[in-house]
Order: sequence, then structure tokens, then C-alpha cells
Amino acid sequence: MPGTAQDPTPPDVAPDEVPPRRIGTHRVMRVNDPAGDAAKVAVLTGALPWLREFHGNVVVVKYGGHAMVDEECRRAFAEDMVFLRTCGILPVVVHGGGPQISAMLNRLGITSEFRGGLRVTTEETIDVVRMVLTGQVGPEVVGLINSHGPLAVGLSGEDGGLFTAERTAAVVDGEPVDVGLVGDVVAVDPAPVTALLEAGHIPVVATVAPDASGQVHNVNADTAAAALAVALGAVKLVVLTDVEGLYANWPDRDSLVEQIDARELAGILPDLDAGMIPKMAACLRAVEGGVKRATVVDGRLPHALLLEMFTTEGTGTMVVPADTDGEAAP
Ligand SMILES: Nc1ncnc2c1ncn2[C@@H]1O[C@H](COP(=O)(O)OP(=O)(O)O)[C@@H](O)[C@H]1O
Ligand SMILES: CC(=O)N[C@@H](CCC(=O)OP(=O)(O)O)C(=O)O
Repeated sequence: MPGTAQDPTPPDVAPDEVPPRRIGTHRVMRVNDPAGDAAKVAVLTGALPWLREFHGNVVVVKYGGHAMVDEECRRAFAEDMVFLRTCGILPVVVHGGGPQISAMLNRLGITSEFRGGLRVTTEETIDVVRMVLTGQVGPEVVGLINSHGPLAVGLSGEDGGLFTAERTAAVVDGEPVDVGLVGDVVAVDPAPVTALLEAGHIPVVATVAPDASGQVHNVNADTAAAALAVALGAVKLVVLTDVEGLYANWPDRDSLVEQIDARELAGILPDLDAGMIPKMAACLRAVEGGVKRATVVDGRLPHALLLEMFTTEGTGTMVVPADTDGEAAP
């Protein structure tokens, strides 16, 4: 085997990808650590059923604006996307950018507010939303992934007829409230995304979308991720955010919900706090649309996504179809 003591021919990989202890022909002494080795082997063998489950299937990853701020987490996210693709899984990234849009609106002196978790979007605001998502955050996410190899390609809901939006209202105290140019995704043509997947790419989707008349709308990224996951027949939706998951007694953080079924979630949804409504509604929409599992995961924890996808314990809050019995293991 190239790169070993028996065959010192350099292996056929880029030098910076070569594990250090295989560089050159010298032997590196290591202290025996049977317990540590057994734990590593257990992790790898434990991942096997999950690799089988996800191999060749689409996993939609919603990358929230709040999960993008820490440098180490940004790098870990990009590594995880490349990891999935290298394992033969088909990740599709739908990115947010709420804090980045708010920062730009502030810089421009434009006030903005949220109602029921959705940004009130005027004609002035939509231009900024579109500029930040498709001109700033999208290219940054693409660049981040591509620092590991030229895999990611960015597109938006406006490209190739991907999304058609319809103006929607926020729900505040059970009542519909107009929030301007905010859309729900009412139709998806997945062809632009599947073409990228077939070409070996990782699609990175920004969530602005035209309505039937061509008017661009601001679509919440959780909502868009769910609609896309359903249209692509994804096996899983993972939502990366800035909390551990759904807390039962918010704002107390001592009661994380590990698993909830669609029926139960539908029952508590109207009583949730604003920020969590689009997120949990998206998980519900995905699961009711045929996605087997939708999980809200703490994006502030480097590689939380791998932990969630390749361990039976997982992490965060998992939404499963109604009447799922026990752990939704493969
Ligand atoms: N029940 C709850 N459990 C967890 N977080 C909640 C809950 N209710 C409201 N939140 C808030 O929702 C926020 C996540 O929503 P948001 O800020 O829109 O995230 P993102 O930018 O990732 O889409 C959390 O940071 C938290 O402050
Ligand atoms: C209608 C609506 O609220 N749109 C969001 C779109 C971005 C988004 O969803 O970003 P996060 O995932 O980071 O929250 C907004 O304007 O902030």
C-alpha cells in the first residue's frame, strides 16, 4: 500500500491531506491505548447503519444565520458538508442570514421588526434581503465549503424556477398579521437542484423567491428548507441554530425535548415563542410531507451535525412522524 513503511511511494492524495504519521518512512512510536482504540472502533462501527440509511439519499441542512458567527463552527460546518458528500450522501444546504440582514438594514438606517418570527418586509427591505442573501451570505457559505474542494454551487429560489412563493401572513396570538412581502413556498421545481446533485455538487440555496407575477418575496429559511426537503424526497432535514433544540419550558433551558412526534408538535405549535415557530413549523411540514426525521441541532457545537447523523443517541430535538414508537433508528 503506498505511503506505508513497506511501500514508501507517496500515496495518491494531496500532501496536506496525508495524515502526519504516514509522512516519510520513519516510524512514529505510539503508546498503546486499547480502551481509546476500542472507543474509536465503536464510533466507526456504530456509524455503519446510519451510513447505510443515508447513502445515496438527500439530506437538507438548514444553516441558520446565528449558527454562522463562530469561526471554528463555520469551518466544522464546511468539513461536515464535504464529509457527507464524500460518504455518498447528498447534502443540500439552505442558508439563512437573519442577523446579517438586520446588520445591513441597520447600516442603511432602515428599521425592521419581526412579527410571529417573520420579518416585516417592505419594498425597500426586500432589496436589502435579496442583496444580503444572494450577494453576501450565499457566496460566503459557498466559499467556506469550497475551501475544501470545488463542490458547492450557489443558487436562489429565483433561479431555474426553483421556488414559487405566495404572500403569507404571520400568526400572532392565533391571528393572521400582514408582514408585507413575505412569502410561503407554494411550488418547487427541484430540477436545478437535482442537476447540481447529479453533477456531484453541493447546492447552496438562498431563500428569496418570486410569486406568480414575478414579485420577489422574502421567505423564511426554515420554511424554504422544509419545502425543498419534501420536494426532493429527502430522508432528513437538519436545522442548525443557536440553541440546543426545543425547550419545553422556554425561557428555562433545563427541559430539552429530545424527540416529539408530529401530532404532539402540532398541538403545542401555536403556544411556542416567536423565534421557534417557523423552525418547528418547518420540521412539522417536512415530516408530514414524507421526510422521515427533522432535527433542530445546536450549530454552536462544532460537528453537532455529524453527532446527530451518525450516532443513535443523536443530539438536539428530533421530530418524527405521528405515532412513531420509540427511537427512530434505522
Ligand atoms: N421553546 C424554545 N426553545 C428553544 N429556543 C427558543 C424557544 N422559544 C424561542 N426560542 C428562541 O428561538 C431562537 C432560534 O430562532 P432564530 O433566532 O430565528 O434562529 P436562526 O437564526 O437559527 O433561524 C433561539 O435562539 C431562542 O432564543
Ligand atoms: C420572512 C423572514 O423572516 N425571512 C428571513 C430570511 C432569512 C432567515 O430566515 O435567516 P435565519 O435562518 O438566519 O433566521 C429574514 O428576513 O430574516
